[in-house]
Amino acid sequence: MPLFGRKKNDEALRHTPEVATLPEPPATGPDGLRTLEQHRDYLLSCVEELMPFGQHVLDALGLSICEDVTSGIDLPRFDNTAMDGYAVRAADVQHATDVRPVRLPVVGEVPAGASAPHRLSPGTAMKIMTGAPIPADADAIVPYEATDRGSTDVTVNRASSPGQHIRRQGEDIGVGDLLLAAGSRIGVRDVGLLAAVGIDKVMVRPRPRVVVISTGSELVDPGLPLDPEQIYDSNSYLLAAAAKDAGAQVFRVGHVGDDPASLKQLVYDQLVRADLIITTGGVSQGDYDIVKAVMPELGATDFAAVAMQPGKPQGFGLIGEDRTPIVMLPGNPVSAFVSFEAFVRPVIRKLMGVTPYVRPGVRATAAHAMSSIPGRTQLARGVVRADDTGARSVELVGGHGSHLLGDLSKADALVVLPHDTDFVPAGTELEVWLLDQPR
Ligand SMILES: Nc1nc2c(c(=O)[nH]1)N[C@H]1C(S)=C(S)[C@@H](COP(=O)(O)OP(=O)(O)OC[C@H]3O[C@@H](n4cnc5c(N)ncnc54)[C@H](O)[C@@H]3O)O[C@H]1N2
Ligand code: MOO
Repeated sequence: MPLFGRKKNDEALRHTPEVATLPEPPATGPDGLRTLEQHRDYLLSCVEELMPFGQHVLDALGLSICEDVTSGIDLPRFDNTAMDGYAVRAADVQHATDVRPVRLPVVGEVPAGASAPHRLSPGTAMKIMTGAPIPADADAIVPYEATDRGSTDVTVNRASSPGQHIRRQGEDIGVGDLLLAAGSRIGVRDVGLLAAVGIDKVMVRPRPRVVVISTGSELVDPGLPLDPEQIYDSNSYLLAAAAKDAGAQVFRVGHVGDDPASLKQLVYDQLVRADLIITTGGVSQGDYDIVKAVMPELGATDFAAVAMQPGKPQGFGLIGEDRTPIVMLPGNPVSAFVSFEAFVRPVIRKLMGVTPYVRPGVRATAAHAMSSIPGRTQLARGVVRADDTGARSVELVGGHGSHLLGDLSKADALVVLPHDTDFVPAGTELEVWLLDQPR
């Protein structure tokens, strides 16, 4: 199997460059279309998880760990005090009260980070600070608040029982305990735990380096003035944000005009830093749809019509010497976004080794009747609401047009209107993809 991404390992170096080929694409139906699921599974079958490497724990946040991590130490590491106060033998102060306080000589002091100067003899106390190790033969801590805070002698006016305010060695984590299982994703609290047991590096799959390029001579970067026939390049921003949100390290290259030689050179130049390239535009039937024309010169490509709306025209390829995956999305902004959710997010998750690759949808009831295009899976934009019982309902936002970026921004879900229907009555249970979930 090919190794994608950071492939400069021994195995990759032993390979002589080959002419890239793609696995057999899925068969199309009588309408010449393949289904969304077929196309997604095909792309997933063409990419592999990136090679793991040792990463500093803080940089590993959100990444998938490739080893079982066990603890080499106990937490707490040693018996220590939970309170500032005095280490005592509980028996010496078991009858102490306000009326009958107990007076003990203070025979030493243990700050955090130091150990007790000697064992604790009966009838004595040692000053001790939170986190400091318990002196040998002490078995309770009297907090300052139960004393007169004396320095040479201390008056204890509250009884203590054995073990009071002592945090026991290993009561949280023991040597050999499994902290993180291979395959899990490192969260904020995991970073703290790894640091607490002294682990500074872990083997993780890296963030894929994703290069985003938009195509079209009508495009202008935001912030610059527009000629009457020009529009702003929203797609490279939208897709760069989506890829970042999915966990990638993103290089937004911006836009290139409809000139085949410039596009080819630009994509070629980007291969050196890409685990995945995303382009938008130029995959349909137009006279200037150059992506479709140029990419086959750089590797093996597959251009397909997928039975979905929006997002029908789709392209995929393995290009350059390293057979870097490239996903070529349609140019309409909503089509580009929906295609990202359907195909690119799962690919990025696979490169990162984060499962499930395909985020599960949830169920919601149609709040009103919805029309749909038979023979195509429609991914309509919707807003989902949950009632007091947690039951979800969904209503559509705006129309079906794949240029309606304003409506996309108002939506918080994609509503799956099934392939085999042209009408969904109110009350029908539908699958929705929630867009603003923590990843
Ligand atoms: N004769 C046909 N025409 C079209 C078909 C078809 O089947 N037959 N399919 C339509 C569908 S569906 C889609 S989706 C688009 C896809 O076209 P392309 O991928 O070739 O995209 P472009 O033509 O370059 O652009 C389409 C549209 O989107 C705007 N656009 C493009 N890039 C950006 C960007 N970075 N930021 C903002 N907007 C962008 C572009 O100006 C066009 O309006 O093809 C249909 N046509
Ligand atoms: O497939 Mo296009 O993406 O319908 O607008």
